[in-house]
Amino acid sequence: MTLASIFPHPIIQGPTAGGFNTPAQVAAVSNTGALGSLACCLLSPEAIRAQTAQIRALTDRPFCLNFFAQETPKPSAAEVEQAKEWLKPYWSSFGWTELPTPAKWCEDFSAQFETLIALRPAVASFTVGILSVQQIQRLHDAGIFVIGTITHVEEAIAWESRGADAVIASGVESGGHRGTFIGAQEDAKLGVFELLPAVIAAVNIPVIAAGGIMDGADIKRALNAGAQAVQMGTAFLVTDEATVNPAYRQRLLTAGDHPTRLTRAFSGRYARGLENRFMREMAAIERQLPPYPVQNALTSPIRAEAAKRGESELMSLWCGTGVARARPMPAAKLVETLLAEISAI
Ligand SMILES: Cc1cc2nc3c(=O)[nH]c(=O)nc-3n(C[C@H](O)[C@H](O)[C@H](O)COP(=O)(O)O)c2cc1C
Repeated sequence: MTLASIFPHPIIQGPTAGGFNTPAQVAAVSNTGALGSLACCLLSPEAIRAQTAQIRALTDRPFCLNFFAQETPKPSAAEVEQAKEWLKPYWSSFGWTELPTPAKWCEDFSAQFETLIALRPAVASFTVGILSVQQIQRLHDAGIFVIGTITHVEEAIAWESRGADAVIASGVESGGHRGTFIGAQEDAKLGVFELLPAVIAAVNIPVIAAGGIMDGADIKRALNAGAQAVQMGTAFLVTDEATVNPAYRQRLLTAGDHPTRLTRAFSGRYARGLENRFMREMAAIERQLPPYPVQNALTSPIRAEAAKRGESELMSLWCGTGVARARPMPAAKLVETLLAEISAI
């Protein structure tokens, strides 16, 4: 099955976890003939069902549900205590006497997976891990088109050999978490226009380009390089339907030449965002922090409080290297603008 037979316009609105990516945004994008995707990694099965129902009330076009294909970790008590101690300067600056420890580190992926099968969206995409042959077969039996996210060639071959229908080649420019699941995250450094030809040469399934793609010229370049579509996260993060905290949105819209950087400090997995004080101060110890999602869950109350106070220096300001070119407008208008730019070239 080709991507164009599912969604005619070669544009995927990238899933953006953290509550930014709304059912209204997904439906608005899918209604244009591009593909909207909903980030489900932080959602309970009930929330996934509720948000999918909201999308279905707004569109009858195909859309994508997206997940972190992850194991639930079991950190030791000592590891958690050490991590809380490292974070003490931040939580104690709010006047707190203790950093709240969450009831669970993350949503259970196997429960999310069963919910996905029952909901049968046209498309499902995955990152930070890989599914088994049996899981991919179950998705196919449910009529779901399966897309894996990769950061280097070996991962693309792994997804293809297990039966995936397409891969997203995520260049180092990409905002948010690196999807690396084979080898060290630090080693997956290729930019999208280096990664793309290498992946296209290695697999026989459609390849979708992601990372720093912000306008029609970028899309055209990716299509000319052999991509069948692009996935854009940062560009859609500033659309009207995304629910981004005002302080974060302000930083995105005034990013200018402020650098983005990959950091483990917020979540325990490398992710790209605008550099700020928290990243700088934690840089020296970031390799010692517990892995995702433990560190992510521990910093979550700090980031939520910082967001409440509008303190963007302590918030995770996830975005890709193209952030200075992000244009605020309704999501459907962005798709229309991108299509006009592509056809004007
Ligand atoms: C705030 C934010 C959250 C993201 N969350 C997810 C996610 O939950 N799942 C996923 O597969 N990709 C996620 N991504 C990656 C995007 O879907 C997309 O692949 C990436 O943003 C493309 O690079 P760009 O930011 O340069 O456009 C996220 C990106 C950002 C900026």
